[in-house]
Amino acid sequence: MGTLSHAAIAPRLAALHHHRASHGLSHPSSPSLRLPASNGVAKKSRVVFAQSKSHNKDIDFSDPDWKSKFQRDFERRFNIPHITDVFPESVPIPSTFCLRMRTPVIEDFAGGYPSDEEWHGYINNNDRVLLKTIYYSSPTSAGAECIDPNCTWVEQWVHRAGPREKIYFKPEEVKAAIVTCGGLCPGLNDVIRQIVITLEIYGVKKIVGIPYGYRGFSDKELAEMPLSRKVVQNVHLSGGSLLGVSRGGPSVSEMVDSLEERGINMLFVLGGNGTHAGADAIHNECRKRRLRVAVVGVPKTIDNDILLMDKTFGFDTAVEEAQRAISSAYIEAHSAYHGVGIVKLMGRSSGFIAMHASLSSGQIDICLIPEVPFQMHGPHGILHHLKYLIQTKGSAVVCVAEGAGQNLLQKTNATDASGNVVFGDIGVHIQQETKKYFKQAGVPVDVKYIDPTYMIRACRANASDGILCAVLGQNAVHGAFAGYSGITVGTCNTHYVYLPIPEVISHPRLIDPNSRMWHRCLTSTGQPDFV
Ligand SMILES: Nc1ncnc2c1ncn2[C@@H]1O[C@H](COP(=O)(O)OP(=O)(O)OP(=O)(O)O)[C@@H](O)[C@H]1O
Ligand SMILES: O=P(O)(O)OC[C@H]1O[C@](O)(CO)[C@@H](O)[C@@H]1O
Ligand SMILES: [Mg+2]
Repeated sequence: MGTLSHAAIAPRLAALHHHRASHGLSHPSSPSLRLPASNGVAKKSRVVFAQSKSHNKDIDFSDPDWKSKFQRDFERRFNIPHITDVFPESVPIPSTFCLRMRTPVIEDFAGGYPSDEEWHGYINNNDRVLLKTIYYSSPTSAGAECIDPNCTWVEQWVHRAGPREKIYFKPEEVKAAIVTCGGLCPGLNDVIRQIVITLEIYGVKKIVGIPYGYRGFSDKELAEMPLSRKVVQNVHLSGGSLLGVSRGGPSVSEMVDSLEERGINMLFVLGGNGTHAGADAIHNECRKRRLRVAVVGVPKTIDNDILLMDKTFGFDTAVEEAQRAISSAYIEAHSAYHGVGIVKLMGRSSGFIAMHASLSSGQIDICLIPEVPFQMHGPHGILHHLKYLIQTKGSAVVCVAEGAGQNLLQKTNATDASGNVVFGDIGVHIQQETKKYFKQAGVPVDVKYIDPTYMIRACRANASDGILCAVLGQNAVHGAFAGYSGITVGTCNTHYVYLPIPEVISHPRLIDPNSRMWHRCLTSTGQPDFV
């Protein structure tokens, strides 16, 4: 999914940058999103430029060497930081993660570390995964993500995730910590569980959970939670986070002080954009202080708004759970005389849950997402279309993402503890406006509003998310043992990869209104443009 050619994202990006600035942080290598020119080719052919668009502005495409220069720059940006960048003298040891024989947890390292010397089932450090797999024959191809105006093929490779043959931490010297931040998301416990299990397989004995997000680093009342396979064995059977979550919290330097005090040298951070900004800052602070610490993120966002990844864990479960709410709204609306059902789903900046839930349910007449502006009133407004639906079908169902249509609501300027803007309730607004409109028109309607957001978020992961969590959790541990830090794990084109944190958090991933997927959703709902 490319960056948006849509002016609507500018305020959200400004908010994000403001938010980051308020934490005293900047990401030097993070691009600030630049919107494609609103004239010429970009507009006419609806070209969507790749995520790296802002890196492309300085490229001289008349230079015959531009492509190799671009690729060199790409390689530099997607290079994953390694412990040897700061400690070049570090000597790796053979991996204690055995691929062939399942040795029990290692008790004694005196006799050396066991390794698979003959069978190379490990991931080679030079293995790469192709980030983009479509060759667009023209910039006018649907959803084309282009680097240059001719949309030529440019290979972009990222690092493959998985266990390495050589590791940079001796398991008996590791104290690993796990922290979960931000909002809840189905699958958090599955990831915690897999991290703990994998650490133990490497031979790590000291594993702790930091309670209630980053807050747990500074709040002296909150004791760290010892973790083991025994503790986490069944945690994935329920939703939420075994460790607790929170927003807000201490400064980066306080957190690194706390890491030092506790002797933590592997930190696994589960969270969204904000949490990852924190993780990257911790990683940089550790480097500055010359601490030999591996900081590895696992992207947690039910909204699915992390750049470059096929999807994030919890998203599938959210879409599946949303079906229940949509189905109820449909039944209510369908059974009532002139029934209108409204379902609000999560999605602060991006409407992925709403779009996918609408598409999969087949019961939605109007899907509203933050990326696509709409009007309530007027001949092209939602209400006019609702009237048409009531007249022609007798009922209608609306699915709205929480971040949609915020321009229609009164701003409060309130923010949560992490600095995220607190949104007005767009679902309530649509409900009220619908009632008013039909009353004025003298048409009776029965409006039912369902807000299942927290019910969806508190669910346990479904089977496909369970697998995703398992792979991500395991890969996070492999990445840390391999000596990487300041990275996060994800899936690109079905393969598992390590990405440098700044590249995935420069802005939230958004739905491209010109993408095939959004058009598929519109095809399914049959809704017109509401502007
Ligand atoms: N730019 C930043 N730098 C350092 N820490 C940050 C930054 N932004 C947020 N944080 C910290 O990260 C934690 C989580 O942030 P936030 O509440 O925004 O959730 P998130 O990780 O984005 O997840 P969600 O998807 O649930 O919003 C908070 O403790 C917050 O203080
Ligand atoms: O009410 P809370 O816990 O702050 O979380 C709400 C936010 O969390 C998210 O699900 C992101 O995790 C957003 O979609 C939503 O705005
Ligand atoms: Mg966030």
